[in-house]
Amino acid sequence: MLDVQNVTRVFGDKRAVDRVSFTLHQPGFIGIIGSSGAGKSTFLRMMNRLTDATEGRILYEGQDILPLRGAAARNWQSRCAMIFQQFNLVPRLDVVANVLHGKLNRQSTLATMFNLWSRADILRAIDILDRLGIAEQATKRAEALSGGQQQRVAIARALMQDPAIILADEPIASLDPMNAQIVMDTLKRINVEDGRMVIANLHTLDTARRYCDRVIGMRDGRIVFDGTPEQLTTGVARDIYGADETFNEHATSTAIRPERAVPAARVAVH
Ligand SMILES: Nc1ncnc2c1ncn2[C@@H]1O[C@H](COP(=O)(O)OP(=O)(O)OP(=O)(O)O)[C@@H](O)[C@H]1O
Repeated sequence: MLDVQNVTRVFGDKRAVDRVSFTLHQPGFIGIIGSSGAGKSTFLRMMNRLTDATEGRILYEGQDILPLRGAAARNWQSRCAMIFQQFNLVPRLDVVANVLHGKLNRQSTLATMFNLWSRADILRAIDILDRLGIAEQATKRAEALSGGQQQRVAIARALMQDPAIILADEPIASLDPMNAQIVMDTLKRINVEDGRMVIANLHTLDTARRYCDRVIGMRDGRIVFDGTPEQLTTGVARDIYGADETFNEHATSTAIRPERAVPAARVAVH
């Protein structure tokens, strides 16, 4: 269903993404890991057509999405929703309005300008918020919510597009461990219950192991690991991150450790 062939992005003399290829036959939960600058965000941005590729093809159900322009590119973007580390909500708008913005690609400009949402759309937005456990926040301004709640609003906005794929660029990097878990559980439910493919850039190994069916490791723009969470041993992780034997993967953990009062450090291998 998704066939990525030799996708490359060059910035000046830097090959940010270098001949990346992989195939997904099922709408699984895929994690992409790698140290800072490995090319993870650039790859997701190419998939979502926010960044142009220099070379390669991304076939989704047989169609190459990389040459799409204008309305066709926007149509692809609504099939392939993206969420970001910083949530990218409109802070002063209320939660429901933010969720309804997920329909922007499919709504006329005039209707959007005057916030003319149909009753059916508003009810659907509230239903999605309810499913994600935040319906009671619907009338609040987005900026009044906690980070974890804001990320769930961003997921609700993505679901409003009814996407086949959700791309998540470090979705929990700004969250405390408790909220990180709620957001990851939400993404997993959407994957399992709805059959939507999730591809997430993740900065912690324990998260990749716990939630993903398949993990792709990137280093210097290239795929250096592609396997199951079980195959992602400490030694493999050390290679992906280009770390030496002092590499301590517990330092990359987001786990909630009840026996410890202080949450573990979020990032150590960036
Ligand atoms: N617009 C750009 N112009 C020039 N270089 C860029 C641009 N975007 C990314 N790069 C470079 O491409 C490389 C890959 O960056 P990218 O953001 O994709 O990495 P990443 O793995 O997502 O890192 P991080 O975890 O820090 O977000 C880096 O060397 C980065 O500096």
